[in-house]
Amino acid sequence: MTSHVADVLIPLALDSTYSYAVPDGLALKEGDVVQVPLATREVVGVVWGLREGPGGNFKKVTGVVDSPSLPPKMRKFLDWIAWYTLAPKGSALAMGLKLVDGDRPEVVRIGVKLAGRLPKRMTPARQRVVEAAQDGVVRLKSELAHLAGVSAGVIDGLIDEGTLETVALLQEPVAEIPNPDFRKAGLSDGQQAAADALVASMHEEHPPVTLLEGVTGSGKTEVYFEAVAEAVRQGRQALILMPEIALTAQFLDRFAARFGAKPACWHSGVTGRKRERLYAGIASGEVKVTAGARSALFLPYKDLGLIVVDEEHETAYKQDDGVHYHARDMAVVRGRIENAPVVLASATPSIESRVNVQRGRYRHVQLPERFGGRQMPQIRAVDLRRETIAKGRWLSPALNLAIGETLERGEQVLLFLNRRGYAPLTLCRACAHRYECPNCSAWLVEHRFRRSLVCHHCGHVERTPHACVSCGSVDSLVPCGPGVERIAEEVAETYPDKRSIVLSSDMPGGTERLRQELAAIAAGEVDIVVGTQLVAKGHNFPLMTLVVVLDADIGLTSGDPRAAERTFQLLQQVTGRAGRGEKPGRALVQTWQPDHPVIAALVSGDAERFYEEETRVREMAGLPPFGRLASLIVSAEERESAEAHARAMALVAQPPPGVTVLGPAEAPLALIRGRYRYRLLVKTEREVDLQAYLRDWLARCPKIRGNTRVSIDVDPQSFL
Ligand SMILES: Nc1ncnc2c1ncn2[C@@H]1O[C@H](COP(=O)(O)OP(=O)(O)OP(=O)(O)O)[C@@H](O)[C@H]1O
Ligand SMILES: [Zn+2]
Repeated sequence: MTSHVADVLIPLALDSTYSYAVPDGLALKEGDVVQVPLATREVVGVVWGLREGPGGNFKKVTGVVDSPSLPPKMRKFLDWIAWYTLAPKGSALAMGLKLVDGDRPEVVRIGVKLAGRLPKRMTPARQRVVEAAQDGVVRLKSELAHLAGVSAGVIDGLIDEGTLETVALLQEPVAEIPNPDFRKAGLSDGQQAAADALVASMHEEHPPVTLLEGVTGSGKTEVYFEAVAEAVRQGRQALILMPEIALTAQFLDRFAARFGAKPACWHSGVTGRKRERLYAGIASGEVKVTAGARSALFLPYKDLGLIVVDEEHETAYKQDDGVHYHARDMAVVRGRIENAPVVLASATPSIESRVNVQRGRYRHVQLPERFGGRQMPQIRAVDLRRETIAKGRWLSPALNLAIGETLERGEQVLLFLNRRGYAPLTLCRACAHRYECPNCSAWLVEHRFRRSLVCHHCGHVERTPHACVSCGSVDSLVPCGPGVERIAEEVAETYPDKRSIVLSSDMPGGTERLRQELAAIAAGEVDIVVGTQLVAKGHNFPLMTLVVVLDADIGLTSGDPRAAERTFQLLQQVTGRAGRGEKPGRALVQTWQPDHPVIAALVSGDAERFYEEETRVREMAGLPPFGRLASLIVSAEERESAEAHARAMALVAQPPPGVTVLGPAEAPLALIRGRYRYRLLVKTEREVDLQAYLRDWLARCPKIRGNTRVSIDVDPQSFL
């Protein structure tokens, strides 16, 4: 007997669909979200296929879940990601489905207004409420209490008395509708030409990927806003991906100034019912423009007409757990599937994107100058070999001179050091014991504000001990090297009359406080900012005229093949914070290696030469984008199991021509969260089908036992 069979993909780490019989009378389409029995429980899954077949032995689909069904293009995208990253298909689906959390109750907003009847017993507090409510306006309880200067209890009392009545408030709209013609910025000629090129490309039959490369402060945002406006005019949707969406209040204001409404925001902080309504609004097409973190790529857009990836070179786009994907690259794939143009914006593009331009795969639109005739900052290296710095101090005389001059003129200074905490290493002066994480092969970092030692890899925290845990000596611990907190201490001592602030991602108060502090800096309420990479990117501080890089050499010595590129990008971004307002800016870069190509390129302002040289080095080494890489990390709670499994895998690797398998070797971070790690690195020529080779190899590998795990990272960005 034949009947309808549904092949259902379940959002768990499973690679194939399960077949279920469709009960008579249940109308199902592909993409529908359904409830099905799995072993002893009921789970949610998505109909990946429908067919006729002998369904007699299958369990039945329980029912359809009230959630937007996944459009065909979205399903194609998820299939593609699973194929490319070698993640189980169900794990790819989980990224799109776990977005909704329908279990939370809807928050109903209750308002109150005056009902007329006066309370039997009148008090001064009640009198104030009655007066405040006299205008008949419906207000939230908390608003009315605030207006009358009373506690919420007084309001509740008046509701019980029948003096106030409650009214359910209308829900806020899920997102306002942006108006593409609200207030167009007066673009410079260069900006207009760039915007025109983007808009024209949107009308092509197969819209291209465009690299929008413009120096820091050139106004790339204003330019891609014109493409967003065009997508909205076409009645389609636009997605703007950003590396750190939670901190972009400034961006939202600029968007609202251009479009008369804020975009919908999607990130992990959006929860509950709001999240569900946004998800539904994006599926129905009601939400026109979404700004979001990388997870916004997995929303079921009805008709996506544009994807912008802002700061496309950012490493935050790479997800390094679960499904290892790079949101920039996946945005390009999604754009192709949706037939939507993709704009990659950056002042310091990735080598990958630049090479794609050279190969003719991406278009190139450039903004070589800052907006409004502003100059790029003058950058000078401060050679640490020639400076004398007092012991336990980090600012050289040359820096202090420049800082003093800048403060004298009432301008702002940024001191940049990409190290959180007070000191990266703590040791005992008496016994030389070094404080190390019990779960990771890493030093504990002192955080003096929190009076604790913290592991930056697993989050382990212990109180900074009074006596050495190893030898018992009292007051014997010495901090080695600086973090931003230590620099802030030096700044406070050297410039006691100036207002200074430390900014890093782990300061107490979270995102909200950070947002306020960034606004305070932009408003000129701070003289000296000490910060990590958090302050380096994207922000616009009009009064900042001096940027100081305390240790330009930090990222240069790591074993990462992208070390030079990353350092160049970061330094270019941070020095680009100087001189964005009326006054010209300059930057000083402290280094032990002023002749290093990265530093030389930065100081000379010759980015082109740096990119050419770096691209040549990559090509000679056969590294991405001239070759392909995949990293396989084998981990286990016992070192022996991890090592044995990694060796067993290497034995059956049988790499064909064009493929090299390196290792296994202990990973640079040999222990993380109590798991020992070994790494195998696969390097292939560009034309090799890397995924096919990996699948083939993995099928030959011995079965994984016990707590051993193998994690696969295609196009790895981290080499730790
Ligand atoms: N056409 C314009 N009209 C008015 N102001 C503009 C215009 N274009 C840019 N600006 C202003 O110039 C400043 C820099 O612009 P924007 O932040 O877009 O630069 P960017 O290219 O993104 O720089 P970065 O890469 O450093 O983040 C902002 O304050 C922006 O408001
Ligand atoms: Zn740790």
